[in-house]
Amino acid sequence: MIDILARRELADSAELAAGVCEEAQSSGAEAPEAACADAPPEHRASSSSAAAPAAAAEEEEDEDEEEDGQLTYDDLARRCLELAEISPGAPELKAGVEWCGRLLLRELRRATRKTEAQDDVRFADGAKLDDLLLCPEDLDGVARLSRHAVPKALRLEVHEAYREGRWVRRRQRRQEFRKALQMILLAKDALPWVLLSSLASAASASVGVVGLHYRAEVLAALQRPRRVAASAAAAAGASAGAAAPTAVRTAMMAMVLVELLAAAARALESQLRARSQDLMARSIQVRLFEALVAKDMTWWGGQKEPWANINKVICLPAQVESALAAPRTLVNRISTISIQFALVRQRSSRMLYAMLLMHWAKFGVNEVVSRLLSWFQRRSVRGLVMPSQDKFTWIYALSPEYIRLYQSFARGPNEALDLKRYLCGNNRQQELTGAVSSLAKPVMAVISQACTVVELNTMGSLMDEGTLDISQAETVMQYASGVARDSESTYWDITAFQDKLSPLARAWDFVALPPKIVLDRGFVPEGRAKGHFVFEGVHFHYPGRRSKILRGTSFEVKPGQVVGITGTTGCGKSTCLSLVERFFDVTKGRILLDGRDIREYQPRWLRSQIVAVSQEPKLLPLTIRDNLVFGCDHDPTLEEIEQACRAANIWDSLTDPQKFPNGLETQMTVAQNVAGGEKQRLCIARAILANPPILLLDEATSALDEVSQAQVQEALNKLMAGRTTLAASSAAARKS
Ligand SMILES: Nc1ncnc2c1ncn2[C@@H]1O[C@H](COP(=O)(O)OP(=O)(O)OP(=O)(O)O)[C@@H](O)[C@H]1O
Repeated sequence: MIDILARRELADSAELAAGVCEEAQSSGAEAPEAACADAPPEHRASSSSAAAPAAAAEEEEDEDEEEDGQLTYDDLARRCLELAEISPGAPELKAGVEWCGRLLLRELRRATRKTEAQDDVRFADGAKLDDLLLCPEDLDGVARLSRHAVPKALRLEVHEAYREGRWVRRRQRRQEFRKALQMILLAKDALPWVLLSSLASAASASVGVVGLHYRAEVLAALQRPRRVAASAAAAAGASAGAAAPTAVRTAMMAMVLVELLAAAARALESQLRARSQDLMARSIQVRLFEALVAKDMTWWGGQKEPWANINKVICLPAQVESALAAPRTLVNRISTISIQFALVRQRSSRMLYAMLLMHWAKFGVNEVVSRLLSWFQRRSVRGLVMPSQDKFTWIYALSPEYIRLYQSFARGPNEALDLKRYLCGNNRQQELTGAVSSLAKPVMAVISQACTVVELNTMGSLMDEGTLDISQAETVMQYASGVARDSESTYWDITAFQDKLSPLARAWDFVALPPKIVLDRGFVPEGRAKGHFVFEGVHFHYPGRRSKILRGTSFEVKPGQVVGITGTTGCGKSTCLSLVERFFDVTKGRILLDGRDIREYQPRWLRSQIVAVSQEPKLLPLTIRDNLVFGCDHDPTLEEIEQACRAANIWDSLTDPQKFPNGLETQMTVAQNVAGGEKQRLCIARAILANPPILLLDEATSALDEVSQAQVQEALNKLMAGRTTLAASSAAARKS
């Protein structure tokens, strides 16, 4: 028996008719209670008059929220540039350019505020702000091509917002070190190993450097007797075959000993390093995974590429390794530089300083040239309409999913043109930037050659003075350029250190930013929920959207009742069920369960009391058994599984070897031709095994043919027995 008793609550986009369908329980056949028939009048009142100022306040609050489908600076600038290409100076462009400025100002301010507040993961890494910080220059290009200037006051405001944004980003970069450190500190059990491996690394680097010194000593010892013998032979005319002095042997022994020690230290260090990295990466990976799994639906709704999150977890060990390697490399480099520095200074400090000066001068000039280059490149592509992939249709033309669509609409030639436009747009930018960089190459080559000439000249003048012979001069030059090269690499290492820490700092953002709905915080009652729901003047709109889905919806569901929510497509039926599970929180009003606001309960407990069966059966690519026991808090026996499957009318299908060759142990991916109705009944069996007191059915039978509907309905009837059930269905609305 379906009894539509609901009121109509107008939402922005559609209307929700919350039809309360009461059905006598399969055996009990109780009459519908009056309390269920209508909501208290005060709740209805609140949905109209009292809601108005609050709604206005909410709208104001959301004024700065990003809204899907809202016009962005990027879109408008693109449109203006397209128009400017066809008709430069068109009068419409004046307003277009001004609006570009306003949109950019709004987006810059919002991104700056959110990046600074660090409470929104979409902005926390600063990437969005970084993109926007490139736009003011771009805005000038739009204005130039459109032949209309941005109003002066607005330009000043954009400039101010740009400066503020840059300042926030600079400050945020400084905080990355702290965040990465906090992330590393999460892996407390790995820290002693990290300390040990760092000590071993420092020891191995020091021994390595000492080895360098002894190698130089051996060379010096080898050269000394030859020189002495050669001068003696020249003086006395005697043979130069003097016996190897003991100093050479001693130096050689010392060198071998030190090399052996260095090898042992390196072996120990690599073992300790592997262990410490393994432990640290694992703990951090697990923490990141836990944080991501616990994120709320608002956060997940903002994720454009879910696979990117899996990659974040998987790539973390490499990022930890790279971050931990950075200080170690730095220590090693500093030790090497010091010893080379000392060795060269012993021979010729002039050579050393000349090399250092030259190297750094070359480096400085290269830096200036490359900065100029990127400035020229930016200028050369300013105002270029860059193709963005989402504006083209050829992208999908070769995917098997859409190929029939493309062929049936004979889109081949159009898509070829589309691709040509895209390639032209892309090539234009590459041509311009390529032309600028090809100009810079000869400049760099001239600088490098000039430095080589000065180096050789210094070496020549040292030899002329008789300070060094050719082989000594060459060795000293090698060491000196080693010092210069290593000191430059150290500079780059220090600059790159920040980038190496960034992924860890980002991971910290994910871990540290608490979800809006914290899963394990709140009241946990003893025993199971009774299932008494009351919707009291519930208002709701999705985060980032302005259109209200629910406006003061009120109804009551007594324990054990079956209540149907009906209405047109998109009116908010599924949303009501999401609110019950607390995937989102109501924006106003409240939902009570057994007399308490559901926000007071621990969400983990609340969700353990509820099972939802939706229109689209959700089964994992695991075995049938694993899918069936997915929601159980204990390991059910085979008899229990069989009972649940029989109640869900799926047991006979499971024993069909054609479909499920290994019965319960069949992998879902291997099961052949499993119909939608069968999958739905597997979900029902899963719900029966989980045995929750509350059931949410979201169009559970609407995607099925009549035969399957009857089978699934029979299974549902058994599942609903004794449970409070909220069932969303637009079919009931259509029938009524
Ligand atoms: N996660 C979400 N974020 C933003 N908007 C959403 C989200 N989910 C649903 N909506 C929007 O909310 C409105 C109500 O959606 P809902 O799924 O609750 O409607 P419904 O009545 O269950 O429709 P149907 O009968 O088609 O399932 C729709 O306009 C939908 O586009």
